[in-house]
Amino acid sequence: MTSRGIRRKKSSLSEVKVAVIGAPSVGKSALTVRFLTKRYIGEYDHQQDSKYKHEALLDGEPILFEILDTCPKSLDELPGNEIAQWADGLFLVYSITDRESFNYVRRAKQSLHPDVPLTLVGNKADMVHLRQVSPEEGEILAKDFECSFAEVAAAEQVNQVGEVFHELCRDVLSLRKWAKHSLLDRMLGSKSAYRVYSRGKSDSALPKD
Ligand SMILES: Nc1nc2c(ncn2[C@@H]2O[C@H](COP(=O)(O)OP(=O)(O)OP(=O)(O)O)[C@@H](O)[C@H]2O)c(=O)[nH]1
Repeated sequence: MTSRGIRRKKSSLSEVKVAVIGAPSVGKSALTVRFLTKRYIGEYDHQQDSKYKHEALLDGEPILFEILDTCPKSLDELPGNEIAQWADGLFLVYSITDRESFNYVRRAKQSLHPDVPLTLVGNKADMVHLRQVSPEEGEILAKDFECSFAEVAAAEQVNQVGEVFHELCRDVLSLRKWAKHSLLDRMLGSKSAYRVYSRGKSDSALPKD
């Protein structure tokens, strides 16, 4: 109780699970560590998937991020479906300097059939002189995936990388809010309802507070 006898409502922690998917060496760990610590670690020796927990305030709301930084050994190793089932949101990361990594995210998306919010991320945007994938190609693929798109440079950007994580988290929370109000959610479950949600998003199907 406060001194005026009014009990303040404690805001509960929302948990958001995010998986970072992409071909080897596109900068998945660099992006994850940039978000978690604001630091850039150039060489990150990483032999298996890593999971991190991180508490942060998003738009005044406390969020517990759980981040899965995946670690495929080769371009032939696509993420398993258990990742899409575990995650509330996915980053599909490629390097703008590596055409093969762009093809990898296309294959990863096809193999996963994710029913959760996605963000397509073109990393290493500081290396424009070595660019193999244009921003327009990224935008077209994101349209095809019906998801958000950003080019970033984990090596140089702190705020932009943070904002990309925050935007995906906002999408996850919007979906939850929508699903709570949705009859479809009760009928189909929140992940299947997402398909319908993402199509109807542009028709402003979101409920107001
Ligand atoms: N120039 C530049 N290099 C980057 C950037 N992000 C990562 N790198 C470099 O790319 C290499 C691979 O980065 P990682 O973060 O280990 O990539 P990863 O996708 O986690 O790699 P795996 O764990 O092997 O799948 C490292 O040498 C990084 O320093 C970036 O934004 N710009």
